[in-house]
Amino acid sequence: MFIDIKEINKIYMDQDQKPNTVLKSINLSIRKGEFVSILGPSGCGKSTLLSMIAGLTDATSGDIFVDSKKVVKPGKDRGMVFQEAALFPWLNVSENVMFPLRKEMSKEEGLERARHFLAMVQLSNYANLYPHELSGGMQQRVSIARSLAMDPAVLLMDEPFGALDEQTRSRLHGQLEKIWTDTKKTIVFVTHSISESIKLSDRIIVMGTRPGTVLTDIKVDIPRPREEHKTEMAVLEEEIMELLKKEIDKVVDEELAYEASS
Ligand SMILES: Nc1ncnc2c1ncn2[C@@H]1O[C@H](COP(=O)(O)OP(=O)(O)OP(=O)(O)O)[C@@H](O)[C@H]1O
Repeated sequence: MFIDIKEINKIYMDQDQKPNTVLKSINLSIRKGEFVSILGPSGCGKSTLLSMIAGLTDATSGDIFVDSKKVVKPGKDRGMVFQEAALFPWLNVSENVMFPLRKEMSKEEGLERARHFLAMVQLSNYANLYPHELSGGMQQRVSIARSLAMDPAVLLMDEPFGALDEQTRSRLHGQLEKIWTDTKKTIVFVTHSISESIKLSDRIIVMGTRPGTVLTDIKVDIPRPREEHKTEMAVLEEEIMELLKKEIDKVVDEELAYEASS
């Protein structure tokens, strides 16, 4: 498999210096070119897992392999997009996209590459503007273009549209799907939105919490464009909602029991 996650465990120390098992025995395999969402309630360890694939966080035990190479640190084969675009305010749009490439190619080549990827996210006309002159959705598209410009095999996206309004989010879903089809990247997409995961993914990894485990691995067989199959989407949404409700109830019950005993 292209991404292999093997027996990953992660223990953090909590504020009382007690061990907190955040991820327990996570095993996952992702095919090249697959669009996989990781869905789960807040705190189940989605971002921690993504950050481990990126090489930004170490596992307590277990290994992750990308294209048969063990992940030990961040690499150019894995691009990351966060919820906040984190652009450099003193650089214009093109310069932001070119920034990670500055040591690898001439300015002209960098500009050409920026132009190509800005066209892909439909921002060709905004290349000379500065981040503060863009909307949140546009900033996020610049951040996607910046990741794509490095030509990573894997795009790791941590709630990339979480801070955007519903309409912008919906438009960006369409753009992301097109980018994925055109570039054939492998995408691992973290979200807590059930509908977003159904709309975009080939597979949805539903995580449970305390500790974070894989509850189910759902293959989404609904044909694309998914908007044309609203009934099937609603049925799957209901099914996943039921699964997650149990997880959320579990956390609330635990918290109430803790409150009552203290
Ligand atoms: N650096 C850290 N030190 C200690 N605990 C941490 C650290 N990072 C995350 N945690 C804890 O690990 C758990 C999982 O966090 P994580 O951010 O991975 O979850 P998540 O599913 O992405 O949540 P959300 O959807 O709210 O972003 C949480 O309980 C969090 O408090």
